[in-house]
Amino acid sequence: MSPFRNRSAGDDAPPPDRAEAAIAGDAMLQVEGVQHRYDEHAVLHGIDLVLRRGEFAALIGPNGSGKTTLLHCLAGLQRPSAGRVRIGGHDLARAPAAARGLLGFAVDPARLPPLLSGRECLRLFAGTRGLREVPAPTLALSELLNLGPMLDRRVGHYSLGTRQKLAIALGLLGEPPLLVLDEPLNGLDPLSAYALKRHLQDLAHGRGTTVLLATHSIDVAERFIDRALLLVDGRLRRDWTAQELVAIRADPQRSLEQAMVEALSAAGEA
Ligand SMILES: Nc1ncnc2c1ncn2[C@@H]1O[C@H](COP(=O)(O)OP(=O)(O)OP(=O)(O)O)[C@@H](O)[C@H]1O
Repeated sequence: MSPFRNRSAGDDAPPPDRAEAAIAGDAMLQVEGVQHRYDEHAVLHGIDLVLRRGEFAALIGPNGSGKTTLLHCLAGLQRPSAGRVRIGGHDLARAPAAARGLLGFAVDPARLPPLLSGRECLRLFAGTRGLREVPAPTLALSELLNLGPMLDRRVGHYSLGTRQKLAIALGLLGEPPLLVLDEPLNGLDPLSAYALKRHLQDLAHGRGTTVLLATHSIDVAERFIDRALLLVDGRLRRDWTAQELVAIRADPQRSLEQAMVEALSAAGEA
């Protein structure tokens, strides 16, 4: 059973006013005015974003635009220089345990412990989620990604793609209602990548999981998601809604890739 089922959103958050409550009702992620700087280098310049339950969104943008930094701010790995992040109504700065308890974040595969086996990592992580065993959906996902045969080997002997699969299985363990994934398709073979894309889509549309995925894979953005967010130089420059994406997909003369290039050149001229 998921550890998240019986949590009520916002139980430690200040009482919201009516307008806020209307948004908070199905808002899983709320980002308000988030800024971030590394020393003197300002990277995020005031990000505002709401993701609702069941939305599958891609964060796209040029190298160095701040995607990873933003995801780290959402996961609590970086503290924003300004602004606020709320997950399921819980303020990440004021109620970090409650907020992060609703979040699944796939760690950098390079940071996985090399001396443990994949199964030991899954067991350890299940423990941190308050689970006595590795949940059946996690083992099913491992099989889907063809990770199962590798689970009893040491992580230090894994290929890059196999580490990536383990990081994803760990991030999704316990069926958290919000998933934040940074380039999860990196290093995955085509069959595993397709299986993961379908799996994320099923989680979003079948279980109401909110998924935010940073990617350079225009294929994901073109075919699988409900929303595309374009980050350029630390600012969200374009937000394509589900309706806009449906219209782009239906028109053989248009593509998200072309729309992205146009938005990038408009941002360059602004
Ligand atoms: N730890 C750090 N210290 C200083 N500067 C950093 C650090 N991490 C990232 N940066 C800088 O912040 C900016 C944004 O980097 P970030 O990794 O967030 O971009 P990105 O959009 O994820 O890039 P990519 O698509 O190449 O992965 C870059 O200019 C980068 O050099």
